[in-house]
Amino acid sequence: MESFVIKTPCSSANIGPGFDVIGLALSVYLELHVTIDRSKTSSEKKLNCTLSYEGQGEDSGEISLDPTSNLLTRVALYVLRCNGQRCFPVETHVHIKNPIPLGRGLGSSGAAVVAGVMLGKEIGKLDLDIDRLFDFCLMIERHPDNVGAALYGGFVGTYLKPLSPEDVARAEIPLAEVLPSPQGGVDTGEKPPEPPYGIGHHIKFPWAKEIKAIAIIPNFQVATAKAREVLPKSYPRADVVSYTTNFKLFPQALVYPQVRGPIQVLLVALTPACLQTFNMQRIGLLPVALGQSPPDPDLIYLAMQDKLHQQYRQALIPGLSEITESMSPSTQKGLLGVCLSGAGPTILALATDHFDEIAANIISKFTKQGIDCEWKLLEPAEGTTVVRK
Ligand SMILES: Nc1ncnc2c1ncn2[C@@H]1O[C@H](COP(=O)(O)OP(=O)(O)O)[C@@H](O)[C@H]1O
Ligand SMILES: N[C@@H](CCOP(=O)(O)O)C(=O)O
Repeated sequence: MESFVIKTPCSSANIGPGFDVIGLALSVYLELHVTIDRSKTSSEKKLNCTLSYEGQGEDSGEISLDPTSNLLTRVALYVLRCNGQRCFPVETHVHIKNPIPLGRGLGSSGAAVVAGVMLGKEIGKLDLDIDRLFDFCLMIERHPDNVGAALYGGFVGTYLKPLSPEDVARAEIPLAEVLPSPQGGVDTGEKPPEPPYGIGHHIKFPWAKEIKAIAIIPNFQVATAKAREVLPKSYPRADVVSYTTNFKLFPQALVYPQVRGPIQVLLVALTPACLQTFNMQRIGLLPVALGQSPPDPDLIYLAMQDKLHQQYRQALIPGLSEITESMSPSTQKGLLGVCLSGAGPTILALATDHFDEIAANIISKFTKQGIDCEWKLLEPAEGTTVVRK
């Protein structure tokens, strides 16, 4: 009997300004316990595979145990079929242990996609390196932040390579044509579209050892697809870049503190306008600010603000703006910064200590909206691993 365990972390995407770019793997793990009886030669089972499940959504039956419908097994089958294998090996059993809350902004679907791609590689005994696995992940989950963090681990920046027009066409093929059809659709024997090579890339950022992540998880779901529909197609310039004149003047106030009189008054007067400038400046700061030891709370707080996604998602997450706007390192001991985790509704607070108080404060704001929460203290996690028994 062959057996192995695939372990994939959850993730928090965006971390404020890094919309669709930055991801952080965190210490809650999806596990697939896989057994294959390679001595058997035939099977009555659909696709030769059976599934069992424990964990989040277990009671509601949200996760299908039919291998033709389950996200994990459809992803694995996609990888297998791209490599000339139509089914799972005879007598494959996958027991899924999933403590990652579903639809809460902690990358449950990203983890399922990464674990599914790894499952395809392992059961098919395929010679695919980790970067090629990333290509497969990106054919399915099209924003790279969650899958990048879940696959590679740690605190990552992800980016997509410019593709040739033919490769763009392949990478933009609707998901329905990539993944095998659900509910036992007839196997036409057709090969699915293979991912172009090198779709996505990542870079690991440093993470200061003092920084922990508090995840406050409300008891309702926001589907990521729905939370993407509320985002605008274009943004006001000031939400993305700075006003040039103010940006030039503001640093002089810092560099030349000896400036006195009317000039200083002018600089100070311009400062609030400069602070309206947004994501480009903050995303430049964020990876440096979170890597510095000891952490600088004011810098991290500033670096974690966003204008590209959070404000638009308020309508789906009661209390969000109050939480992100009312807490800062000066009012809350131990706090470094606070943001929406992924597409929400989970709130991610980064902190060095006073974790209980910070969580209680955020929970109290959700309570005012009639929303119950649980919370977890998490650490950056390693990427996906496979352990053979
Ligand atoms: N372990 C899993 N196995 C199968 N499907 C999963 C698993 N985890 C998540 N999913 C699917 O992903 C959906 C949630 O994805 P999404 O809306 O992107 O939220 P998030 O990724 O923030 O949790 C679930 O409703 C379910 O359909
Ligand atoms: N960048 C994406 C991240 C979605 O993360 P999830 O954990 O909510 O699936 C977005 O903000 O839409």
